[in-house]
Amino acid sequence: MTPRVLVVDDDPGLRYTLREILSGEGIEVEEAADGAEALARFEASPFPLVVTDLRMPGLDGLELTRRLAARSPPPRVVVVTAHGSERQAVEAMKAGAWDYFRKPFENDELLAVVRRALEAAHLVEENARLTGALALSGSLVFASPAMARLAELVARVGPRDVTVLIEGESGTGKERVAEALWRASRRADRPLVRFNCAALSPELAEAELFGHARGAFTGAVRARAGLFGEADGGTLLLDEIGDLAPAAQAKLLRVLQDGEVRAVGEDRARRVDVRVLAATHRDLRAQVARGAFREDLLYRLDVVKLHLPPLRERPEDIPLLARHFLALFSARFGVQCPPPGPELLARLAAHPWPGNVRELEHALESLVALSPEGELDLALVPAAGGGAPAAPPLGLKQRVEAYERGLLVDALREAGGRRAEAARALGISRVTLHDKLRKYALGPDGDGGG
Ligand SMILES: Nc1ncnc2c1ncn2[C@@H]1O[C@H](COP(=O)(O)OP(=O)(O)OP(=O)(O)O)[C@@H](O)[C@H]1O
Repeated sequence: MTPRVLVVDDDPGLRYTLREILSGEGIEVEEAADGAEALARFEASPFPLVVTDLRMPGLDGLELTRRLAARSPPPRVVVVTAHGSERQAVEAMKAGAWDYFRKPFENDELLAVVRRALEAAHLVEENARLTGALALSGSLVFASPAMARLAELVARVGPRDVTVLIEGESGTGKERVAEALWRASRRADRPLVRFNCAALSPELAEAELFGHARGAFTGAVRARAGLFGEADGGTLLLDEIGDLAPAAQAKLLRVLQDGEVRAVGEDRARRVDVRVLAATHRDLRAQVARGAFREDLLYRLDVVKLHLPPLRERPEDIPLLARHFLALFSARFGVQCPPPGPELLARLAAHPWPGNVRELEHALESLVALSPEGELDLALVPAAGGGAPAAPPLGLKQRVEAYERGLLVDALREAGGRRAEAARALGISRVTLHDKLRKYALGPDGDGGG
């Protein structure tokens, strides 16, 4: 795909110069003489990158930046500022510009900014494409036959209003599957309410789920409808259902059988219309055998059972998941990283992933956060058989630096990649930030500002 840039300037001479430089690099350039024309062109066909002058008659560069930043998805905007107008550049960054460079500029300087912006835009686009494809396939990334069968089941039972029990080890994607079911359902416009049955004491869990009357127990100053009330008309995901206490199990059975909820301390029951999805990493049959889970409740929940295989049983999914998480985190951190190469994939394939997809997700998040810009440092990847990444022991200086680098990455992420904003959040000047980004190879050289 040829990268495209829209160049906006009222000065035909400068437009010509920009076109010459950029098209010499194989970038397709279109021109607009002012903000209004730029918006019209953008309307006709969106560009990933807009390079605009600030001072123009009519709709100026600042207003154009603001309007483009409000688009979904927003293009990257790089502004051209006159020498000595630092304040304007800051204004433009606040309005949503991605970066700026000053006139007069060196060709290399301009190209570095444009390339960086195009690459970032490409990653975001790639990510949006991936997520778009996900939405279609029910937000699941997979390549294995086992997951393909599961995705088919999700698509089939999603729209039917049945209770679904989702089983699988921790981190295999049970919640993700629940979301896919909900999205495929006729209740997708109503909320998906989540509750972790293991998170609260039995009494609180019961009150939280089914609601309580005023004064039902100490601290119950007001009556509450409970999550079944909140989810009325929608979907309720009961995570860790195997940890639900016996009294709550009995109440849940009644909701599933009769569609009726009785709040704690209340005599009368209310009717609710809630689709229940339940997830567990436990073997509920074994729980029943031990007397810890009601058999009649298991039958009610188990109308449709979806089993998520552990990641080690579906290695075909690893490369695709790796690509997905690399795109996700590099876009989120505003850094560039190459696609996973054969060596990285071999390492990922050799690890047993006891924490399943969640562990893989975290491993790739650290990899993107800690690798030098534009690279993937394979030493950060978990070694085969081992749990922890094979990072060498670090001295105090390296540890402090790793910490500082992490803070910078976080600040940049929070600021959506906008450096002026990140500098402000960190309480340092843009110059200091610039130096630090360079030190940690986070911000490429040739940054137009200082
Ligand atoms: N097939 C998949 N495609 C994309 N992302 C996935 C997939 N499976 C899992 N994930 C991601 O992995 C992480 C763990 O998944 P999730 O929380 O759904 O697991 P879980 O089985 O519910 O875990 P737990 O039992 O610990 O609650 C999430 O961030 C989720 O988005």
